[in-house]
Amino acid sequence: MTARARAVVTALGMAWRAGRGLTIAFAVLSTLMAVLPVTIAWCTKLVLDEIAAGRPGVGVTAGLGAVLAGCGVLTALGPQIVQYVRDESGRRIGLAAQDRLFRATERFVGLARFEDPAFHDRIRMAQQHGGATPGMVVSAALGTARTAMTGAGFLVSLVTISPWMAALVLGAAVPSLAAELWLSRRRAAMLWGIGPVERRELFFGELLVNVRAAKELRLFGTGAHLRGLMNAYRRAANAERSRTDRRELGVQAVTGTTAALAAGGGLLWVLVSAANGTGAIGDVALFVAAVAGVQAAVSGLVVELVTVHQQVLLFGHYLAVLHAEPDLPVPARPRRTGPLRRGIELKDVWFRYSPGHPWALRGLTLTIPYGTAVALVGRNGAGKSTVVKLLCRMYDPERGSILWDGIDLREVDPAELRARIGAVFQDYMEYDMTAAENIGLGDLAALDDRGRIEAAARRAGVHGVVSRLPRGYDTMLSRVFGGLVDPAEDGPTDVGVHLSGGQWQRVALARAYLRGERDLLILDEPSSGLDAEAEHEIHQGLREHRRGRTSLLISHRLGAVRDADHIVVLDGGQVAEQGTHTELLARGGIYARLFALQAEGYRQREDHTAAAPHDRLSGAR
Ligand SMILES: Nc1ncnc2c1ncn2[C@@H]1O[C@H](COP(=O)(O)OP(=O)(O)OP(=O)(O)O)[C@@H](O)[C@H]1O
Repeated sequence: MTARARAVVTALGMAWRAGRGLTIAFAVLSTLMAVLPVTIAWCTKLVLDEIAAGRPGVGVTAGLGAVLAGCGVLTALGPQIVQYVRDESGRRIGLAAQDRLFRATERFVGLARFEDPAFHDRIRMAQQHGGATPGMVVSAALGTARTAMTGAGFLVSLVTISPWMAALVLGAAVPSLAAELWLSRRRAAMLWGIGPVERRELFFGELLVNVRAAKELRLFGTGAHLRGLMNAYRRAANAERSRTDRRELGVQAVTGTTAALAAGGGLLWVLVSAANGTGAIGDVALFVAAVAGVQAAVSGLVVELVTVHQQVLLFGHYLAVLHAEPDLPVPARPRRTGPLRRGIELKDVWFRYSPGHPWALRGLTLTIPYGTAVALVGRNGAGKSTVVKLLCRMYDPERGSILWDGIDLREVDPAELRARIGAVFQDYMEYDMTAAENIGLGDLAALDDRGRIEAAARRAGVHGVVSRLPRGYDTMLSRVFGGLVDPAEDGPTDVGVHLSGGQWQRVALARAYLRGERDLLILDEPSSGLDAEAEHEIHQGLREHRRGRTSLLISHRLGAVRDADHIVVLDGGQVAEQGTHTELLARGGIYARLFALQAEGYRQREDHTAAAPHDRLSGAR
């Protein structure tokens, strides 16, 4: 089976699974609608012939009239019913297709795919066409059958009047079909080609109304500039679409004129025949209906086939996502990690984000022994957060290995590994959801367990803040969405709230705490947004939380890591020095220098209370 045939079969299968009854109803209704026009044309011819022959029997005429009236009712109602069935079926297929698409993206257990622009283009096309294609293929398949039946009925009618005329009308349609299929391929290629441009346009459109961007846009006065960029991308996409439309218009003008000339010539011939008495008057009516019917059927067929053709080409993006290889190899029989007993080792780890990027880690070797608190410090870009991502197996090292109690992380199931880790990432998420959900997402088993959620919030020092929100833990932490309102319930919609940076950080910390006693706790800058008092409080809490447990702490504030069991200083993706706080100070290296700088900053602050201190390794963040 060719790839396209497979795509059609997949699309039809999706439609069938999404709603068998609806698909059958659609098929029955389509068949009924197919025979209506031919029935009407023949009844009209027979009535006219009866009248023209001067023998209008009341019974026959009334009978034909009744059939015509019935057909009229069905013609009036049919399209609406077909439309409803098609839409209902489309909704169900759309839901199933969307679910399947996003389930497929969950197979990408790492991050690399999400950093690939081509993948985002493909996902967008898949989202646009994955849900629509199965419904359209069914609709087009039935539409093709319906149109073919109607067309065949009229063609037979036309053959009874003139086989030559039938051949001419049909012949005029063949180039049209070939041309439309060619145009369809060009259109699909054009849509894929402008994908990146349209994605940028979307990006700027979203940015212009993004609540987080609004401050800077207004302060820097960049709104008009960004709007200009958005419009430029839209113009570029429009230009491509216009070019395609013009090409289609030109081709369709030629094929349409050919068909119209064939029909016009035929009409002239049948009129002359009726006038000189070689043809019946009813033939004129039947001819007009048949030519119109055959041509409508042919152009309908062309539209349906082209729709299927184009949709199947675009559906390829949906299938490509569905069948894409996992980004990280997960062994068929992964090794079980088990609870951490000895520790985690990074052995000569080399890593870069892609072959086009510089090395982020260059032969990094370090150990996080079980039951100890290890701190990672270093300048911006030294590779600290990269280590965190590799420990969670968001990527695999290009060379070297990371061992969990001696087991290479490449041999384990990432889901099992991650279930053993609690983490607060540097770029933690702020979900536009309720406070309870924002914390509960740390452990889905506790999502509805208010007791556990509150305990985690208390530990992160955010319980008081959340309790005082308008709806406590059920308050939306968003100014973009209000709460979802039960349609049966009257009353104002919920007002979302906006937390401060430090409060959000505590919520992220609560999310990590909710995971409870995991084997490894990773905290990447857990207190960067907190005030001095809150930071002290949080670090006190963290010290208790990590006592006797394995943890990795990253911070630019050296005061926060000084009591770690072991401090590793990274520089340029390598270990520059390591030891305890006292050992590193005695060594007089990078750490000692940076610590002195920060301490100096605090001393200056004491001396000149208004001075801006260097309280971080770098002021760039
Ligand atoms: N997703 C990514 N794609 C490409 N390069 C990246 C990506 N993330 C980080 N890098 C690069 O990898 C290097 C190490 O970055 P990393 O975030 O690990 O540094 P860091 O020590 O955590 O820095 P900071 O103190 O600023 O948080 C940097 O040069 C950075 O530009």
